Amino acid sequence: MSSCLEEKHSRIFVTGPIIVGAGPSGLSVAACLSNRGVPSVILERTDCLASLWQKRTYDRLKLHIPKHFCELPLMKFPRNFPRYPSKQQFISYVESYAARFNIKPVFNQTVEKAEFDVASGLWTVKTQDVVYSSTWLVVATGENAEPVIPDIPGLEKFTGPVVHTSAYKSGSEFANQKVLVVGCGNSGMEVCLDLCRYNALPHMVVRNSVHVLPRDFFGLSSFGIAMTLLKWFPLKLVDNLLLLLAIFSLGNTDRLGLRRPKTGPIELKNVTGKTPVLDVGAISLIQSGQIRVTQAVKEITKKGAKFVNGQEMEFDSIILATGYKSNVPYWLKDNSFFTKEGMPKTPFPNGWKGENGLYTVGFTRRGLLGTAFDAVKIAEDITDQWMKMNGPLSSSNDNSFFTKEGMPKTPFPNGWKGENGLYTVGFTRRGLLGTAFDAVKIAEDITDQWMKMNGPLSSSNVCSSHIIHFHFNKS
Ligand SMILES: Cc1cc2nc3c(=O)[nH]c(=O)nc-3n(C[C@H](O)[C@H](O)[C@H](O)COP(=O)(O)OP(=O)(O)OC[C@H]3O[C@@H](n4cnc5c(N)ncnc54)[C@H](O)[C@@H]3O)c2cc1C
Ligand SMILES: NC(=O)C1=CN([C@@H]2O[C@H](COP(=O)(O)OP(=O)(O)OC[C@H]3O[C@@H](n4cnc5c(N)ncnc54)[C@H](OP(=O)(O)O)[C@@H]3O)[C@@H](O)[C@H]2O)C=CC1
Ligand SMILES: O=C(O)C(=O)Cc1c[nH]c2ccccc12
Repeated sequence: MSSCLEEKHSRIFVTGPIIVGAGPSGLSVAACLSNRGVPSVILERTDCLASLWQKRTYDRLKLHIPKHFCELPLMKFPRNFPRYPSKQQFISYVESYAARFNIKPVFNQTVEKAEFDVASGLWTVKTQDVVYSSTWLVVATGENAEPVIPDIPGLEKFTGPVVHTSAYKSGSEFANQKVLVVGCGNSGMEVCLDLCRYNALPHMVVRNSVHVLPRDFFGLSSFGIAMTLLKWFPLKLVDNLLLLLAIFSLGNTDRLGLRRPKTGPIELKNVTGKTPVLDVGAISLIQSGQIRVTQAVKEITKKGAKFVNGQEMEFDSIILATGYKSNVPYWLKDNSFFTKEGMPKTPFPNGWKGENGLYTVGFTRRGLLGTAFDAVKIAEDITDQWMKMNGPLSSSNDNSFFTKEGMPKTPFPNGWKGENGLYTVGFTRRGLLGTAFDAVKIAEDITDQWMKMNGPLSSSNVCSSHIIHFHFNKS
């Protein structure tokens, strides 16, 4: 915590919350706070907004649940967007969202360590070149922060390219190749589909059971149907209806090597986070043999793979569609709120608030719908505390404390203190005597607040030359 020990780091005190991550979740919290007049600072490791969408997804990606389930709080998608917006459309929506709420993250700041300092009651958040501190920390680094690279024996021996889906852009790089795709979630299925467009021959590894549902059913989205039914019927019944609908539209997927789990699709998503595949065409290509389904891999060889059934095959490239993981355990220290996998221990809808001013957004296993829910809750909660500390806010920047002639409206001896941390000294019409009076009062008042926020001071732990105060406009 001591600034003097972090010699190369400057210190920044943030008056509002520190939000880690400028994806849809971090931006949603900042927007809801800004809407209530509370400033915040977003720290983002990359140089752009929604970096998962901009840098780590393939070109042909579209949202696979209808747009109104993917809206961020306070701003709808443009009316002319299709039901399933493309990746580019989603990115442009996120960019307009940030512009609308005047959100300007601090880019290229990777949070390497964050911890709560009991003595000061503040969170200390360290990036590669700054130590930020604040009363509140909002974790918005996402469920998909890092790729999962599986520990398959021999993987390092393979002589061809090995690419995780987070680095896959398009099948053009794999045209006419025989490709091993490890994993059969939404990424695995959609990458196989994309590879087929470039005349590649994908072999998709299915080591376990998987739920596949049609994305649409008679012009309605399966996800939308499920959400509507869940308003009236119990989860198990809705899951059974979804399965009937899947069999009706896709046939028996068991015969294709895609066994279904015993637990229904929505229940499985809620309990384990495993997303059902929403089919956009891969199943018909499996039926026609353009995508081959294989058993689990036993080991990777120099030129290909050996499977658990003893079969051996050569491949030109390997694509790992093996999913993602949270990175919270790498940087959030001594925290009992998260599991060792970096997910909140308390399940949805109560996982958004921890202790000592800690919040999490977007760890609900419910996609952007979960993000919107968390963000609204967090902004309400922080705003309540902010109001107690700073008084009610006015949305305009006008200051009602001064007359239009620039003198405090409140006469001496009470004109030294305004609202929201505003003070005046030397406007008493009593010369230096008035100045001395104001100065003593102001120093007492600010010191009281400082002590509450930073704990008792000793001259040894204050490096005032390293402290930069961030105070954002509240609009
Ligand atoms: C291919 C794909 C498609 C998806 N499609 C949908 C969909 O159609 N509908 C849906 O609801 N959900 C979908 N999702 C789920 C996805 O999680 C959400 O869409 C959304 O991106 C979540 O937003 P987030 O802000 O929580 O996380 P992210 O979008 O991952 O944003 C987190 C941000 O935090 C930054 N960050 C991470 N660690 C640090 C650090 N230590 N310091 C500073 N910054 C850091 C990252 O760079 C990133 O910008 C999809 C996910 C994937 C992978
Ligand atoms: N259009 C869209 O909107 C899309 C959305 N997404 C979303 O992104 C998120 C991530 O999806 P995705 O990238 O598919 O990841 P998932 O976690 O959903 O799937 C990972 C897959 O990899 C398999 N796997 C993991 N490790 C191994 C291994 N060692 N050997 C063999 N198989 C392995 C898993 O199998 P097992 O079950 O056996 O562990 C599973 O089939 C999801 O929420 C998904 O819905 C993704 C793509 C498109
Ligand atoms: O695409 C994703 O990753 C999502 O999390 C969206 C989503 C949230 N809940 C679901 C249930 C079934 C399929 C997709 C989702």
